[in-house]
Amino acid sequence: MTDFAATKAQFHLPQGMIYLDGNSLGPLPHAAAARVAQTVTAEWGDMLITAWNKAAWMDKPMRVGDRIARLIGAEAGHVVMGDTLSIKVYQALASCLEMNPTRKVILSDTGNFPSDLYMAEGLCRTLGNGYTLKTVAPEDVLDAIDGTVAVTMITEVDYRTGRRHNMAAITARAHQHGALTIWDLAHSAGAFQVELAKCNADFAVGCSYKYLNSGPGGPAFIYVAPRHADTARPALSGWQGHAAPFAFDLDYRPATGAERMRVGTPPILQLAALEASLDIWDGIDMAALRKTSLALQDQYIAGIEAACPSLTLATPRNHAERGSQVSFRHPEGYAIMQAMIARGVIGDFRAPDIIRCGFTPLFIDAADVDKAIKIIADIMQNNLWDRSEYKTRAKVT
Ligand SMILES: Cc1ncc(COP(=O)(O)O)c(C=O)c1O
Ligand SMILES: Nc1c(O)cccc1C(=O)C[C@H](N)C(=O)O
Repeated sequence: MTDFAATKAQFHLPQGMIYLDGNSLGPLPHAAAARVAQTVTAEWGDMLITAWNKAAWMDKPMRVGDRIARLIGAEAGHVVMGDTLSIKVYQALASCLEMNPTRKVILSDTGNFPSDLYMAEGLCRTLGNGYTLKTVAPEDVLDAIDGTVAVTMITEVDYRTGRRHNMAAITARAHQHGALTIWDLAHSAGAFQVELAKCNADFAVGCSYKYLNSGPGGPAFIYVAPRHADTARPALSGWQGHAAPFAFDLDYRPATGAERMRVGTPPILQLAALEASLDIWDGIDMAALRKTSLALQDQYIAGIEAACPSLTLATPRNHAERGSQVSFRHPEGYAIMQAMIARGVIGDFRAPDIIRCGFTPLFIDAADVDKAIKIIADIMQNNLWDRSEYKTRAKVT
């Protein structure tokens, strides 16, 4: 059984802060600061360019991908790190459309993170020729899959409501109708055990700076199912995805497997931070993580519903339909979140009315949730959010 008190001690958590936003930007593992410092001085500083070989920098995107593979139920050798998630969404989409050339429809849902939709629209515009993005309500995705769909592009856990799609059912239906599947695991990887191979997923993408704590701007990952790994053609065919980058051929020849989805130079310092975080993740029993996450969520839901009747639960009550975050709605959600932040309870607001908190057992425990509930109850019962300074929107919410 994982000792979560021990994992909590491995993070830098500012005194007096209850950080319920590890679902958006994970906190700093103490070891990550040390690992980055070591990479800067002992590798970049002392080895300079020889570190690409001596410190095996060049292999890091695949090596780190393998460590994430365990958390997402992927086969070893089929996950690679690099770029931002938006870029990885674009790459996966472009490959899928090319692999299913008689279809023109990308199917997604209105709960998807806008960047995914923007990337799809941009790709359709570039391709022209009738390619379109179709979005339906999240509950209607399954029924909307038909013989016109080339690929489904679904974020498994809705960034606002925390509603979780049924990956197995959607993937099975997509395959029955001849469509490919792309799963965005931004709000899944590190939130609970994902089962990509068992669900027969085709492609998946996700980020490392949320539950996986790689720090702001940490690289994304992409998964390509083994059956597609040597046929999917990378649209962003950069030299690092070439079979022999240092042959400097004038013609592009993709590397074997997921490695072909590399584009350019890997972000070594961010990968060093991620490796330190993954040392913590390596010891985590994912079943224990899920059990604890659900217990914390249930504690929070019960406490808030009992003390704050004006807040409406936006997250499904059914455990199977949830990720690791809980959202409540209130028309003054922005001001309420600012009042919470002023009292040291950090979550975030998502327009138009969502008060979102993430439950991350690696560093949040029942005592933290209890304190957060008491603070939110005080804010709501005494209208402490009703101050002009809490109503002015900041650039980043
Ligand atoms: C579901 C989802 N997709 C895409 C993104 C965009 O990621 P990035 O900024 O790394 O491109 C995010 C978060 O910002 C996200 O939550
Ligand atoms: N990536 C972010 C950023 O660069 C700044 C602020 C927030 C983010 C986020 O990750 C937002 C996040 N995807 C969300 O679910 O809202």
